[in-house]
Amino acid sequence: MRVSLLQMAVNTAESPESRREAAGSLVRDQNGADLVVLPELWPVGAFAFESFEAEAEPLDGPTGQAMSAAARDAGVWLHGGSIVERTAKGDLCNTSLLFAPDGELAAVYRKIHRFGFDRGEATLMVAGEEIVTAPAAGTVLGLATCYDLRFPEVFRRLLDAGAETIVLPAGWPAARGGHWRTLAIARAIENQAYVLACGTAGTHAGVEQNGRSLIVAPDGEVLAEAGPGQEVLTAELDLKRVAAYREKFPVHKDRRLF
Ligand SMILES: NC(=O)CCC(=O)C(=O)O
Repeated sequence: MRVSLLQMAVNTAESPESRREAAGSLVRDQNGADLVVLPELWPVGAFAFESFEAEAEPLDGPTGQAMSAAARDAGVWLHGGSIVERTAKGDLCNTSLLFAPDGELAAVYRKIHRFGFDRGEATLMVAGEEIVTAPAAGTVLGLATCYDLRFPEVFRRLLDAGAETIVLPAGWPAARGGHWRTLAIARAIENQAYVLACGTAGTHAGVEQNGRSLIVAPDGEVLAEAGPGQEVLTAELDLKRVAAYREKFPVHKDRRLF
């Protein structure tokens, strides 16, 4: 399976409409990829809290429609990163959208752990409550978002639900780049799963983004790693490697639930 992680720069001086066009064009460029991944909240900026309300949209809003069309045009599975979703109840959620190659919406994941403690996402958004996996591109994807990376129990639930490849869009700050790398590799090793961690580049709302997206194999080998700027990170994944490694080194058989 060929994967492309689109580590976009988020510059809040640029309009969301212009970023949607740029993202659509990057997706359409990924000819021959099986799965394409965008980062967290790229239409708005993960730290541009003051824009969340104004830029909130339903699942079939401007970003959903643009990503559906881009997936269809490119003929790829597209994890469209996340949007500020305005739900039917009027709440805001940090919501990831997965599109099939025919443009159909195949899965929706609402971020379970909201970042910000007593401000930002944590106060403006409602937490998701559902673990989400989806068969796609010959693997089973497990969906998680950014700050979720710090909560291993989410990934263990994804493993138990059958995930083989974990997709993690993020808007991770450069200030904690060391945590990003260590935790992404740890989640791959402990769950013996591929981890596709796609961050943003650039600086927005005064927060320098880490970039440095990662593609990690089930044994923790880093297959590809981006730099700090805008970049497309690609790798060829051998999907048999997950089952083969789980069989060769069957640590999950020794799990004790107490
Ligand atoms: N957007 C986020 O979830 C940021 C998470 C973060 O900064 C951290 O975990 O550190």
